[in-house]
Amino acid sequence: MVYMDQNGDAEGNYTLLARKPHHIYPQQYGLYPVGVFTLKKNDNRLLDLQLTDSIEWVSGRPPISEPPCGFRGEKCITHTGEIAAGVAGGLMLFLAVVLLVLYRNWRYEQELDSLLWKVDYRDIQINEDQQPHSNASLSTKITRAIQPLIRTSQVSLSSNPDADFRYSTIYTQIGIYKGRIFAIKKVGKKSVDITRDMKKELKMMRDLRHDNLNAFIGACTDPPNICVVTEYCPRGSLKDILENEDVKLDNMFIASLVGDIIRGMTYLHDSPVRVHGNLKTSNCLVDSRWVVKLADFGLHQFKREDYSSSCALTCGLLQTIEPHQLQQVASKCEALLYRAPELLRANQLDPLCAVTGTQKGDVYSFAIILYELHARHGPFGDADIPPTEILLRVVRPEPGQVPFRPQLELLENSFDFVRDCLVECWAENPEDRPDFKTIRAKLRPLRKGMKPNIFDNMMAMMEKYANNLEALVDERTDQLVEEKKKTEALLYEMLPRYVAEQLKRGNKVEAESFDCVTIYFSDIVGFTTMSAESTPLQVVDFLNDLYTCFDSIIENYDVYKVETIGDAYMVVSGLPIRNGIQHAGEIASMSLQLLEAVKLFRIRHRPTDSLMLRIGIHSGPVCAGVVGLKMPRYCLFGDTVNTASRMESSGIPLKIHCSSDCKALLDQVGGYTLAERGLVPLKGKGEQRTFWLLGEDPVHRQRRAEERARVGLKTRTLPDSNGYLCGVGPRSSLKSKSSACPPLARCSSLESPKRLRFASGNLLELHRYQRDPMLEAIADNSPCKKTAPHLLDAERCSTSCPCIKVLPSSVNSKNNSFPVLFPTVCSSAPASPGSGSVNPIYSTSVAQSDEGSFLIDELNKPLLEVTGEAGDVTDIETPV
Ligand SMILES: Nc1nc2c(ncn2[C@@H]2O[C@H](COP(=O)(O)OP(=O)(O)OP(=O)(O)O)[C@@H](O)[C@H]2O)c(=O)[nH]1
Ligand SMILES: [Mg+2]
Repeated sequence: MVYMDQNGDAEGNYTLLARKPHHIYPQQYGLYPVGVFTLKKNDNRLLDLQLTDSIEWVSGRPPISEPPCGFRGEKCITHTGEIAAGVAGGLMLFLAVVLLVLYRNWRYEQELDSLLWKVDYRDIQINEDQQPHSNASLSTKITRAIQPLIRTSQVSLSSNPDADFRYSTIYTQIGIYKGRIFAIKKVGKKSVDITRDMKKELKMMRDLRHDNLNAFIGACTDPPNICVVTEYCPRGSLKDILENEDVKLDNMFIASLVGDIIRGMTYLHDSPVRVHGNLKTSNCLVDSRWVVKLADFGLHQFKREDYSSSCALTCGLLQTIEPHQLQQVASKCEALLYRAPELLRANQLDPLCAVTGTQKGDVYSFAIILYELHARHGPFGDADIPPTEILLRVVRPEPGQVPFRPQLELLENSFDFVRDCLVECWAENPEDRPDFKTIRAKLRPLRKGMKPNIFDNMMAMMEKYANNLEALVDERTDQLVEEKKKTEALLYEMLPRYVAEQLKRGNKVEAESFDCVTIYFSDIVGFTTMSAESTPLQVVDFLNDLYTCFDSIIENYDVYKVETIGDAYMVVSGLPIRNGIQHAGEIASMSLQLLEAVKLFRIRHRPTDSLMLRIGIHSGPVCAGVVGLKMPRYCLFGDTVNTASRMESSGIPLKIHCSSDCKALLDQVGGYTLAERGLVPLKGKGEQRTFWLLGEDPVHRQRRAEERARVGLKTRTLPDSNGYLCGVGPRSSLKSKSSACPPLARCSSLESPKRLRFASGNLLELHRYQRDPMLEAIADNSPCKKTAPHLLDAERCSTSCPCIKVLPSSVNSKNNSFPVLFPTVCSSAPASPGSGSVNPIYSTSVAQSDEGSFLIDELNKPLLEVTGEAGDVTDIETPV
């Protein structure tokens, strides 16, 4: 049935049918109306259900309008898979982590057990003679114990061209390991028991790598070679650099060095090592690029005994030290000057506790280094206090007083922020000290002006260093040239110049014979007696005075002093440059002048005594050459030398005994007065006619003096090739041979017929005249003898030689030929005729007597060293 509304619209007539059992056949079901839908009055849209019967639902309740998970399952999204996967993943991750940890532990244990740090001592090539630059040493394996450390801080500029060794390579013990050079530092332990802790420590050290840390390579633990192998820094330590005055450090250098230390320390403090504990300048090594590398940190276990023994020794001592012991431990305490006061105190109580140190302690040490870098006067400046005293003051501050620290006055020229930073860093209370990051910030202005690029900085530093080196090399070269000049001058004094030149070139010096030369011998009668009554020092002084006097006189003649032996004096003229027959005149005039000078000579310690000079001269042929390899001497050979000596020994005091050969030459030269002595028996030569040389004609003398002065003046005003000015005296044959003018005149030794012997119980050597057929005289060249400035100092050089005292005023005198050398008053005292006596200390005779002569040269040095037992009276030939 369909209802129509007033509009004609059909209204729905809906009935609800439900399954219900048939009312007759309950087993059968059919659809029966159970409800109707009626339109609501107020709501014309929705129908209202009015149930007329119950509905027998199949499952006892109406079916749900929507599946529980929605029609598309959207209401039932499940995470089971994910959760399961997550759980599984988590488990796996956990497992992986566990495995990783286990693996790492296993690896760690493996690494610990594999002892990667272990170095076999036999693999290290240690240079036997600490000369690593010798190539041979590189190939030589040395298995012996490490040699003691050699410190040659001052040789940092070695001349070795090898770049690696340009700077001293021997600051510390080094060795070659796996083809590279490393520093080998011995540990003062007899044996090492490698514990697990030690293994860990060594491994940790090996793993630590930073540009500013000195790399630990390994350690040898095989007794007795227990040592640590570390990177080698060719420039040594900061200590070496600071001690080397040749290395100038400007602000840029300092900033760079300080920056390196701070970087290294910052890294170290953040690393497992945590502290350095031994920060000091000797542990701030500098590599070839001027980069500081901190060394000697860590390894506390490994070095324990080593450290503790030294610390206990020094720090323990501080407690009980007595003032008089301060000096003894001073050196050991120097290293402790960098240690913070609280650590020093802790060290006193327990030497081991301070070994590890603290970070704040490191800051204190840094402050001392910073101070030293700026002041360059050691860790505590130039305070004149021994290190032990400093340590005591640091450890025991006066109550109410400012703790003892380096003097800041030395840093007047440094930046304020540096001083402020120092004060903070060495604060007494460790907590008040900043850490390294703060220090870095505080010192940042120090780097102002430095190039941001580290390479540029390095180049700039290298450039500065090179400039510094250049200046240094110049300075050293000048010193070398100066020293060379001195050496050469000395050589030219000892040998004739041309002989010296030949020897310098390594050439053999050929012996040369001279047809005629004149030789002078003199001896002082009574020297033996006088020596016996004087002390050796008085004798030495006396001889020095005497020879100074003689030397100043002979400088004015063309002669060459061959030798002095005790009181005997030997001069030659006519060699090595020949001068015709002038040699006889030169020797004769010189003899006369010497005789006059001796008459005025005063013996310092016996002012009332006079010297009795006995002179002999003779002319004849000689042969001259160099004999020997060590201390080569220019020697004269020939019977002429012997005869000249005989002339002297057979003469009488204050007389010039002249041979007939010499007289013949003097007659040719002219102007000399001689008197015949008659026939005189000369030992080994039979009877000879001899003469006394009495004087020289004043006119001739004047002429000759002027001639000498003229030649001397000419020589003096003309500098020689070496730039020396030659002396005022006439140019001798030797002088003309060489133009150099050495400052000193020096005798050489003599191969004389005199023999040496020891006198029993006496300190000094004696020699005795012997009748040997050959005489050898060794000549020095004294090529251009001039008035040595030191001779003008009368008080210093001679207290008794009159000629020296008035020499300066006489140089250009024309009126008096020898005003300088012969003051008018002759105050000589008669000589004591004691020539024949034998003296236990010195003997003076040079003839047949038993007297000998004290061998000494002008430098107061025995010319001949004779070894033998005191008490022996042994004749010893004078060495050639
Ligand atoms: N060139 C160079 N020199 C080194 C090296 N290690 C040490 N030195 C030098 O050896 C000196 C002494 O060093 P060490 O033996 O470590 O002694 P120390 O530093 O005074 O004292 P500790 O470190 O406390 O034992 C240093 O001042 C350096 O001159 C290095 O690796 N290279
Ligand atoms: Mg060190």
